[in-house]
Amino acid sequence: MGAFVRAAMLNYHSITAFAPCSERVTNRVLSSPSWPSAVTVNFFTPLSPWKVSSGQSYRGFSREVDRSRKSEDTLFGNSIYGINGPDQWSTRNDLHPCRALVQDEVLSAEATAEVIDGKRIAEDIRREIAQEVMIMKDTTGQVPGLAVVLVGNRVDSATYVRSKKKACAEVGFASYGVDLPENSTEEEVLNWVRNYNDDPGVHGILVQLPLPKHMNEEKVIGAISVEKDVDGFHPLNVGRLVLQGRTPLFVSCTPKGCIELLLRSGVEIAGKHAVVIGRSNVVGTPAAIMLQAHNATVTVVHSRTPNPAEITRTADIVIVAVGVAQLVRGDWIKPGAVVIDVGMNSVEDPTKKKGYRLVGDVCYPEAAKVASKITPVPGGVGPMTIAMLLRNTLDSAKRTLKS
Ligand SMILES: Nc1nc(=O)c2c([nH]1)NC[C@@H]1CN(c3ccc(C(=O)N[C@@H](CCC(=O)O)C(=O)O)cc3)C=[N+]21
Repeated sequence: MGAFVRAAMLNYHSITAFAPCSERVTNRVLSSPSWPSAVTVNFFTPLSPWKVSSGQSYRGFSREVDRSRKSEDTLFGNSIYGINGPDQWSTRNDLHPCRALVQDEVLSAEATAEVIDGKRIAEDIRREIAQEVMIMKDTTGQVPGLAVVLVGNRVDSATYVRSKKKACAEVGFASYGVDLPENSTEEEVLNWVRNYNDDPGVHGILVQLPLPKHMNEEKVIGAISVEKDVDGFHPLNVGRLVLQGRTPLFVSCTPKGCIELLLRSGVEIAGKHAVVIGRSNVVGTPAAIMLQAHNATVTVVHSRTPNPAEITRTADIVIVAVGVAQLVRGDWIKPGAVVIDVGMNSVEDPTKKKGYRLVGDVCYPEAAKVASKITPVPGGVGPMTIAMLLRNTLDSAKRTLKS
Protein backbone atom coordinates (compact mmCIF):
# COMPACT_ATOMS: atom_id res chain seq x y z
CA MET A 1 0.00 0.00 0.00
CA GLY A 2 1.47 3.36 -0.99
CA ALA A 3 1.96 6.39 1.19
CA PHE A 4 -1.05 8.00 -0.39
CA VAL A 5 -3.40 5.23 0.69
CA ARG A 6 -1.93 5.11 4.19
CA ALA A 7 -2.48 8.83 4.48
CA ALA A 8 -6.05 8.43 3.38
CA MET A 9 -6.64 5.71 5.92
CA LEU A 10 -5.63 7.98 8.76
CA ASN A 11 -8.83 9.84 8.17
CA TYR A 12 -11.26 7.27 9.42
CA HIS A 13 -14.37 8.50 7.68
CA SER A 14 -13.17 9.18 4.22
CA ILE A 15 -10.96 7.51 1.68
CA THR A 16 -9.84 8.80 -1.65
CA ALA A 17 -8.42 6.56 -4.31
CA PHE A 18 -7.40 6.87 -7.91
CA ALA A 19 -8.51 4.17 -10.31
CA PRO A 20 -7.54 1.55 -11.21
CA CYS A 21 -6.41 0.80 -7.70
CA SER A 22 -9.68 1.93 -6.18
CA GLU A 23 -11.41 -1.42 -6.10
CA ARG A 24 -8.53 -3.16 -4.42
CA VAL A 25 -8.04 -0.31 -1.99
CA THR A 26 -11.63 0.13 -1.01
CA ASN A 27 -12.26 -3.58 -0.60
CA ARG A 28 -9.20 -3.87 1.59
CA VAL A 29 -10.16 -0.93 3.72
CA LEU A 30 -13.76 -1.96 4.03
CA SER A 31 -12.88 -5.49 5.04
CA SER A 32 -10.68 -4.20 7.82
CA PRO A 33 -12.45 -4.58 11.18
CA SER A 34 -10.97 -1.34 12.48
CA TRP A 35 -13.09 0.71 10.11
CA PRO A 36 -16.39 2.19 11.15
CA SER A 37 -19.38 0.57 9.49
CA ALA A 38 -20.11 3.63 7.37
CA VAL A 39 -17.40 5.44 5.46
CA THR A 40 -17.35 7.70 2.46
CA VAL A 41 -15.29 6.58 -0.47
CA ASN A 42 -14.17 9.06 -3.10
CA PHE A 43 -12.51 7.75 -6.17
CA PHE A 44 -11.32 9.38 -9.32
CA THR A 45 -10.40 8.05 -12.68
CA PRO A 46 -8.01 9.40 -15.29
CA LEU A 47 -11.13 10.30 -17.25
CA SER A 48 -12.70 12.43 -14.53
CA PRO A 49 -13.22 15.78 -16.24
CA TRP A 50 -12.51 17.85 -13.17
CA LYS A 51 -9.56 18.59 -10.98
CA VAL A 52 -9.27 17.51 -7.39
CA SER A 53 -7.81 19.86 -4.88
CA SER A 54 -7.87 19.50 -1.16
CA GLY A 55 -10.34 21.47 0.87
CA GLN A 56 -12.48 22.26 -2.12
CA SER A 57 -15.79 20.63 -2.74
CA TYR A 58 -15.33 18.45 -5.75
CA ARG A 59 -17.39 16.16 -7.84
CA GLY A 60 -15.84 12.79 -7.29
CA PHE A 61 -17.61 9.49 -7.10
CA SER A 62 -18.51 9.90 -3.50
CA ARG A 63 -20.68 7.31 -1.86
CA GLU A 64 -21.78 6.51 1.64
CA VAL A 65 -20.98 2.87 2.14
CA ASP A 66 -22.62 0.70 4.71
CA ARG A 67 -20.44 -2.35 5.21
CA SER A 68 -23.30 -4.31 6.67
CA ARG A 69 -24.82 -4.56 3.17
CA LYS A 70 -23.23 -7.33 1.19
CA SER A 71 -24.63 -6.58 -2.24
CA GLU A 72 -22.94 -3.21 -2.39
CA ASP A 73 -19.67 -4.64 -3.65
CA THR A 74 -20.58 -3.60 -7.15
CA LEU A 75 -20.35 0.03 -6.10
CA PHE A 76 -16.62 -0.30 -6.54
CA GLY A 77 -16.66 -1.96 -9.90
CA ASN A 78 -14.56 0.20 -12.16
CA SER A 79 -14.72 -2.41 -14.84
CA ILE A 80 -15.33 -2.92 -18.51
CA TYR A 81 -19.03 -2.59 -17.63
CA GLY A 82 -18.50 0.99 -16.56
CA ILE A 83 -17.63 3.21 -13.70
CA ASN A 84 -20.11 3.04 -10.88
CA GLY A 85 -21.03 6.13 -8.95
CA PRO A 86 -24.05 8.21 -8.08
CA ASP A 87 -25.33 10.95 -10.33
CA GLN A 88 -24.62 14.25 -8.65
CA TRP A 89 -25.33 17.34 -10.67
CA SER A 90 -23.36 20.37 -9.65
CA THR A 91 -25.82 23.22 -9.57
CA ARG A 92 -26.22 26.32 -7.55
CA ASN A 93 -27.59 25.35 -4.18
CA ASP A 94 -30.36 27.92 -4.05
CA LEU A 95 -33.21 27.70 -6.46
CA HIS A 96 -32.29 30.29 -9.03
CA PRO A 97 -34.90 32.86 -9.96
CA CYS A 98 -35.04 31.36 -13.43
CA ARG A 99 -33.73 34.36 -15.28
CA ALA A 100 -30.29 35.55 -14.24
CA LEU A 101 -28.15 33.54 -16.61
CA VAL A 102 -29.95 33.60 -19.92
CA GLN A 103 -29.59 35.95 -22.83
CA ASP A 104 -31.66 39.09 -23.19
CA GLU A 105 -33.64 37.78 -26.15
CA VAL A 106 -34.90 34.87 -24.07
CA LEU A 107 -35.85 37.15 -21.21
CA SER A 108 -37.85 39.57 -23.32
CA ALA A 109 -39.58 36.96 -25.48
CA GLU A 110 -43.20 35.85 -25.11
CA ALA A 111 -43.99 32.36 -23.84
CA THR A 112 -45.03 30.96 -27.20
CA ALA A 113 -44.71 27.21 -26.64
CA GLU A 114 -47.81 25.11 -26.90
CA VAL A 115 -48.50 23.47 -23.55
CA ILE A 116 -48.72 19.68 -23.79
CA ASP A 117 -51.62 18.99 -21.45
CA GLY A 118 -50.71 15.67 -19.85
CA LYS A 119 -53.66 15.80 -17.51
CA ARG A 120 -56.13 16.04 -20.39
CA ILE A 121 -54.36 13.40 -22.49
CA ALA A 122 -54.27 11.06 -19.46
CA GLU A 123 -58.01 11.58 -18.98
CA ASP A 124 -58.60 10.61 -22.61
CA ILE A 125 -56.58 7.44 -22.10
CA ARG A 126 -58.39 6.60 -18.88
CA ARG A 127 -61.70 6.99 -20.68
CA GLU A 128 -60.54 4.61 -23.40
CA ILE A 129 -59.47 2.12 -20.73
CA ALA A 130 -62.77 2.38 -18.84
CA GLN A 131 -64.58 1.59 -22.09
CA GLU A 132 -62.51 -1.55 -22.64
CA VAL A 133 -63.04 -2.66 -19.04
CA MET A 134 -66.80 -2.43 -19.52
CA ILE A 135 -66.61 -4.62 -22.61
CA MET A 136 -64.35 -7.10 -20.81
CA LYS A 137 -66.74 -7.30 -17.90
CA ASP A 138 -69.71 -7.88 -20.22
CA THR A 139 -68.00 -10.57 -22.24
CA THR A 140 -65.93 -12.42 -19.61
CA GLY A 141 -67.40 -11.35 -16.27
CA GLN A 142 -63.93 -10.32 -15.16
CA VAL A 143 -62.11 -7.03 -14.64
CA PRO A 144 -58.38 -6.23 -14.48
CA GLY A 145 -56.87 -6.31 -10.96
CA LEU A 146 -53.91 -4.31 -9.68
CA ALA A 147 -52.11 -5.09 -6.41
CA VAL A 148 -50.01 -2.39 -4.77
CA VAL A 149 -47.48 -3.27 -2.07
CA LEU A 150 -46.54 -0.30 0.12
CA VAL A 151 -43.84 -0.65 2.77
CA GLY A 152 -43.04 1.99 5.35
CA ASN A 153 -44.48 5.39 6.08
CA ARG A 154 -43.10 7.78 3.48
CA VAL A 155 -45.73 10.45 3.00
CA ASP A 156 -45.05 10.85 -0.73
CA SER A 157 -45.33 7.08 -1.34
CA ALA A 158 -48.63 6.92 0.53
CA THR A 159 -49.96 9.80 -1.60
CA TYR A 160 -48.91 8.14 -4.88
CA VAL A 161 -50.44 4.83 -3.82
CA ARG A 162 -53.69 6.55 -2.93
CA SER A 163 -53.90 8.20 -6.33
CA LYS A 164 -53.13 4.90 -8.07
CA LYS A 165 -55.95 3.16 -6.18
CA LYS A 166 -58.34 5.99 -6.96
CA ALA A 167 -57.43 5.79 -10.65
CA CYS A 168 -58.06 2.01 -10.56
CA ALA A 169 -61.51 2.50 -9.07
CA GLU A 170 -62.41 5.12 -11.67
CA VAL A 171 -61.74 2.84 -14.63
CA GLY A 172 -63.45 -0.15 -13.00
CA PHE A 173 -60.40 -2.18 -11.97
CA ALA A 174 -60.32 -4.35 -8.87
CA SER A 175 -57.73 -3.00 -6.52
CA TYR A 176 -55.74 -5.12 -4.09
CA GLY A 177 -53.04 -3.99 -1.76
CA VAL A 178 -51.18 -4.25 1.48
CA ASP A 179 -49.56 -1.62 3.69
CA LEU A 180 -46.64 -3.08 5.59
CA PRO A 181 -44.79 -1.34 8.44
CA GLU A 182 -41.31 0.13 7.95
CA ASN A 183 -39.72 -2.62 10.04
CA SER A 184 -41.15 -5.52 8.02
CA THR A 185 -38.69 -8.10 6.81
CA GLU A 186 -37.77 -8.63 3.20
CA GLU A 187 -39.23 -12.13 3.50
CA GLU A 188 -42.63 -10.71 4.44
CA VAL A 189 -42.61 -8.47 1.37
CA LEU A 190 -41.53 -11.42 -0.79
CA ASN A 191 -44.39 -13.48 0.64
CA TRP A 192 -46.92 -10.84 -0.37
CA VAL A 193 -45.41 -10.68 -3.83
CA ARG A 194 -45.65 -14.49 -4.16
CA ASN A 195 -49.20 -14.39 -2.86
CA TYR A 196 -50.19 -11.92 -5.60
CA ASN A 197 -48.19 -13.87 -8.20
CA ASP A 198 -50.47 -16.85 -7.47
CA ASP A 199 -53.72 -14.87 -7.29
CA PRO A 200 -55.58 -15.18 -10.62
CA GLY A 201 -57.59 -12.02 -9.87
CA VAL A 202 -54.39 -9.96 -9.82
CA HIS A 203 -53.06 -9.03 -13.27
CA GLY A 204 -50.55 -6.44 -12.18
CA ILE A 205 -48.26 -6.11 -9.15
CA LEU A 206 -46.62 -2.85 -8.16
CA VAL A 207 -44.16 -2.64 -5.29
CA GLN A 208 -43.92 1.04 -4.46
CA LEU A 209 -40.32 2.28 -4.55
CA PRO A 210 -38.18 3.19 -2.77
CA LEU A 211 -38.28 0.31 -0.31
CA PRO A 212 -36.81 0.75 3.20
CA LYS A 213 -33.01 0.63 3.21
CA HIS A 214 -32.75 -2.82 4.79
CA MET A 215 -34.39 -4.44 1.78
CA ASN A 216 -32.87 -5.45 -1.51
CA GLU A 217 -35.04 -3.82 -4.19
CA GLU A 218 -33.50 -5.89 -6.94
CA LYS A 219 -34.46 -9.10 -5.21
CA VAL A 220 -38.02 -7.97 -4.51
CA ILE A 221 -38.59 -6.75 -8.06
CA GLY A 222 -37.04 -9.94 -9.41
CA ALA A 223 -39.61 -11.94 -7.45
CA ILE A 224 -42.55 -10.34 -9.27
CA SER A 225 -43.92 -12.61 -11.98
CA VAL A 226 -42.76 -11.25 -15.37
CA GLU A 227 -46.35 -11.60 -16.58
CA LYS A 228 -47.56 -9.25 -13.80
CA ASP A 229 -44.69 -6.75 -13.80
CA VAL A 230 -46.83 -3.78 -14.85
CA ASP A 231 -44.08 -1.36 -13.75
CA GLY A 232 -41.77 -2.89 -16.35
CA PHE A 233 -38.94 -3.03 -13.80
CA HIS A 234 -38.23 -6.78 -13.95
CA PRO A 235 -34.82 -7.46 -15.54
CA LEU A 236 -36.42 -9.75 -18.13
CA ASN A 237 -38.75 -7.00 -19.32
CA VAL A 238 -35.88 -4.49 -19.33
CA GLY A 239 -33.72 -6.95 -21.25
CA ARG A 240 -36.41 -7.53 -23.83
CA LEU A 241 -36.83 -3.78 -24.26
CA VAL A 242 -33.14 -3.42 -25.03
CA LEU A 243 -32.94 -6.36 -27.43
CA GLN A 244 -34.33 -5.53 -30.85
CA GLY A 245 -37.19 -7.76 -31.90
CA ARG A 246 -37.85 -9.10 -28.38
CA THR A 247 -41.00 -7.32 -27.35
CA PRO A 248 -41.19 -6.79 -23.59
CA LEU A 249 -44.44 -7.70 -21.85
CA PHE A 250 -44.37 -4.33 -20.07
CA VAL A 251 -42.43 -1.10 -20.39
CA SER A 252 -41.76 1.31 -17.53
CA CYS A 253 -44.76 3.65 -17.20
CA THR A 254 -43.06 7.05 -17.06
CA PRO A 255 -40.96 6.80 -20.27
CA LYS A 256 -43.93 5.11 -21.97
CA GLY A 257 -46.02 8.13 -20.93
CA CYS A 258 -43.41 10.48 -22.43
CA ILE A 259 -43.55 8.71 -25.81
CA GLU A 260 -47.35 8.65 -25.71
CA LEU A 261 -47.35 12.42 -25.06
CA LEU A 262 -45.12 12.98 -28.08
CA LEU A 263 -47.26 10.76 -30.33
CA ARG A 264 -50.57 12.23 -29.18
CA SER A 265 -49.24 15.78 -29.62
CA GLY A 266 -48.35 15.06 -33.23
CA VAL A 267 -44.60 15.28 -32.69
CA GLU A 268 -42.59 13.45 -35.35
CA ILE A 269 -39.92 11.33 -33.66
CA ALA A 270 -38.35 9.50 -36.62
CA GLY A 271 -35.19 11.12 -37.90
CA LYS A 272 -35.08 13.69 -35.10
CA HIS A 273 -32.24 14.26 -32.68
CA ALA A 274 -33.47 13.47 -29.18
CA VAL A 275 -31.45 14.31 -26.09
CA VAL A 276 -32.33 12.42 -22.91
CA ILE A 277 -30.94 14.06 -19.79
CA GLY A 278 -30.56 11.46 -17.04
CA ARG A 279 -29.71 7.75 -17.17
CA SER A 280 -31.83 6.12 -14.47
CA ASN A 281 -33.22 2.61 -14.78
CA VAL A 282 -36.80 3.81 -14.47
CA VAL A 283 -36.82 6.79 -16.84
CA GLY A 284 -33.69 7.95 -18.68
CA THR A 285 -32.39 4.64 -19.96
CA PRO A 286 -35.70 3.15 -21.14
CA ALA A 287 -36.70 6.53 -22.64
CA ALA A 288 -33.50 6.57 -24.70
CA ILE A 289 -34.10 3.01 -25.92
CA MET A 290 -37.73 3.74 -26.83
CA LEU A 291 -36.82 6.91 -28.75
CA GLN A 292 -34.28 4.88 -30.68
CA ALA A 293 -36.92 2.29 -31.46
CA HIS A 294 -38.99 5.16 -32.90
CA ASN A 295 -36.01 5.96 -35.18
CA ALA A 296 -34.77 9.04 -33.35
CA THR A 297 -31.04 9.61 -33.09
CA VAL A 298 -30.45 9.65 -29.36
CA THR A 299 -27.87 11.31 -27.15
CA VAL A 300 -27.82 10.67 -23.41
CA VAL A 301 -26.56 13.55 -21.30
CA HIS A 302 -25.73 12.81 -17.66
CA SER A 303 -24.09 14.25 -14.58
CA ARG A 304 -20.58 13.58 -15.94
CA THR A 305 -21.21 15.21 -19.32
CA PRO A 306 -18.82 18.19 -19.49
CA ASN A 307 -21.00 20.36 -21.76
CA PRO A 308 -24.64 19.43 -21.18
CA ALA A 309 -26.11 22.77 -22.31
CA GLU A 310 -24.22 22.76 -25.58
CA ILE A 311 -25.31 19.22 -26.46
CA THR A 312 -28.92 19.75 -25.38
CA ARG A 313 -29.07 22.83 -27.63
CA THR A 314 -28.70 20.56 -30.66
CA ALA A 315 -31.83 18.54 -29.78
CA ASP A 316 -35.20 18.58 -31.53
CA ILE A 317 -36.71 16.63 -28.64
CA VAL A 318 -35.52 16.89 -25.03
CA ILE A 319 -36.60 14.53 -22.24
CA VAL A 320 -35.33 15.55 -18.82
CA ALA A 321 -35.35 13.18 -15.83
CA VAL A 322 -32.68 13.99 -13.28
CA GLY A 323 -34.50 15.21 -10.18
CA VAL A 324 -32.74 18.57 -9.98
CA ALA A 325 -35.09 21.55 -9.77
CA GLN A 326 -34.84 23.80 -12.83
CA LEU A 327 -31.53 22.40 -14.02
CA VAL A 328 -32.36 23.01 -17.68
CA ARG A 329 -32.37 26.72 -18.50
CA GLY A 330 -33.90 28.49 -21.47
CA ASP A 331 -30.54 28.73 -23.19
CA TRP A 332 -30.18 24.93 -23.18
CA ILE A 333 -33.12 24.69 -25.59
CA LYS A 334 -32.98 25.08 -29.37
CA PRO A 335 -35.73 27.38 -30.65
CA GLY A 336 -38.66 25.20 -31.73
CA ALA A 337 -37.59 22.10 -29.78
CA VAL A 338 -40.10 19.93 -27.89
CA VAL A 339 -39.46 19.65 -24.14
CA ILE A 340 -40.74 16.82 -21.92
CA ASP A 341 -40.07 17.50 -18.23
CA VAL A 342 -40.21 14.41 -16.01
CA GLY A 343 -38.93 16.16 -12.87
CA MET A 344 -41.06 16.60 -9.77
CA ASN A 345 -39.20 18.60 -7.18
CA SER A 346 -40.88 20.21 -4.24
CA VAL A 347 -39.47 23.61 -3.35
CA GLU A 348 -40.34 25.91 -0.48
CA ASP A 349 -42.89 28.54 -1.31
CA PRO A 350 -44.34 30.56 1.55
CA THR A 351 -47.01 32.02 -0.73
CA LYS A 352 -48.60 28.56 -1.06
CA LYS A 353 -50.99 27.11 1.47
CA LYS A 354 -48.94 23.93 1.80
CA GLY A 355 -45.71 25.94 2.11
CA TYR A 356 -44.22 24.33 -1.01
CA ARG A 357 -44.83 23.94 -4.71
CA LEU A 358 -43.75 21.49 -7.38
CA VAL A 359 -41.26 22.45 -10.06
CA GLY A 360 -39.78 20.34 -12.81
CA ASP A 361 -36.19 19.76 -13.91
CA VAL A 362 -36.72 22.47 -16.51
CA CYS A 363 -36.93 26.18 -15.84
CA TYR A 364 -40.40 26.41 -17.33
CA PRO A 365 -40.83 30.21 -17.70
CA GLU A 366 -37.59 30.39 -19.70
CA ALA A 367 -38.01 27.23 -21.75
CA ALA A 368 -41.62 28.13 -22.68
CA LYS A 369 -40.24 31.13 -24.56
CA VAL A 370 -37.94 29.04 -26.72
CA ALA A 371 -39.60 25.64 -27.19
CA SER A 372 -42.42 24.89 -29.63
CA LYS A 373 -44.11 22.49 -27.19
CA ILE A 374 -43.52 21.86 -23.49
CA THR A 375 -45.02 19.81 -20.65
CA PRO A 376 -45.89 21.61 -17.41
CA VAL A 377 -45.22 20.34 -13.87
CA PRO A 378 -47.60 19.34 -12.41
CA GLY A 379 -50.05 18.29 -15.11
CA GLY A 380 -47.54 16.90 -17.60
CA VAL A 381 -45.82 13.55 -17.33
CA GLY A 382 -47.10 12.66 -13.80
CA PRO A 383 -50.72 11.91 -14.77
CA MET A 384 -49.44 9.96 -17.80
CA THR A 385 -47.43 7.63 -15.53
CA ILE A 386 -50.64 6.54 -13.82
CA ALA A 387 -52.51 6.23 -17.13
CA MET A 388 -49.74 3.95 -18.47
CA LEU A 389 -49.89 1.84 -15.32
CA LEU A 390 -53.60 1.31 -15.95
CA ARG A 391 -52.90 0.54 -19.62
CA ASN A 392 -50.25 -2.04 -18.68
CA THR A 393 -52.62 -3.68 -16.20
CA LEU A 394 -55.41 -3.81 -18.79
CA ASP A 395 -53.02 -5.35 -21.35
CA SER A 396 -51.99 -7.93 -18.78
CA ALA A 397 -55.59 -8.90 -18.06
CA LYS A 398 -56.36 -9.14 -21.78
CA ARG A 399 -53.36 -11.41 -22.28
CA THR A 400 -54.43 -13.72 -19.44
CA LEU A 401 -58.04 -13.90 -20.50
CA LYS A 402 -57.09 -14.72 -24.09
CA SER A 403 -54.84 -17.59 -23.14
N1 LIG B 1 -42.99 0.93 -8.21
C1 LIG B 1 -43.16 2.23 -8.46
N2 LIG B 1 -43.80 2.63 -9.59
C2 LIG B 1 -43.99 3.95 -9.85
O1 LIG B 1 -44.56 4.30 -10.90
C3 LIG B 1 -43.51 4.93 -8.91
C4 LIG B 1 -42.85 4.45 -7.76
N3 LIG B 1 -42.68 3.11 -7.56
N4 LIG B 1 -42.39 5.34 -6.84
C5 LIG B 1 -42.60 6.76 -6.97
C6 LIG B 1 -42.75 7.20 -8.42
C7 LIG B 1 -43.41 8.53 -8.63
N5 LIG B 1 -44.60 8.29 -9.41
C8 LIG B 1 -45.54 9.26 -9.77
C9 LIG B 1 -46.75 8.97 -10.35
C10 LIG B 1 -47.69 9.95 -10.63
C11 LIG B 1 -47.45 11.27 -10.34
C12 LIG B 1 -48.49 12.29 -10.61
O2 LIG B 1 -49.60 11.98 -10.97
N6 LIG B 1 -48.22 13.59 -10.47
C13 LIG B 1 -49.19 14.64 -10.69
C14 LIG B 1 -49.63 15.30 -9.41
C15 LIG B 1 -48.52 15.80 -8.54
C16 LIG B 1 -48.98 16.45 -7.24
O3 LIG B 1 -49.70 17.45 -7.31
O4 LIG B 1 -48.57 15.97 -6.16
C17 LIG B 1 -48.62 15.64 -11.70
O5 LIG B 1 -47.42 15.62 -11.97
O6 LIG B 1 -49.41 16.43 -12.21
C18 LIG B 1 -46.26 11.58 -9.77
C19 LIG B 1 -45.30 10.61 -9.50
C20 LIG B 1 -44.69 6.96 -9.63
N7 LIG B 1 -43.67 6.30 -9.10
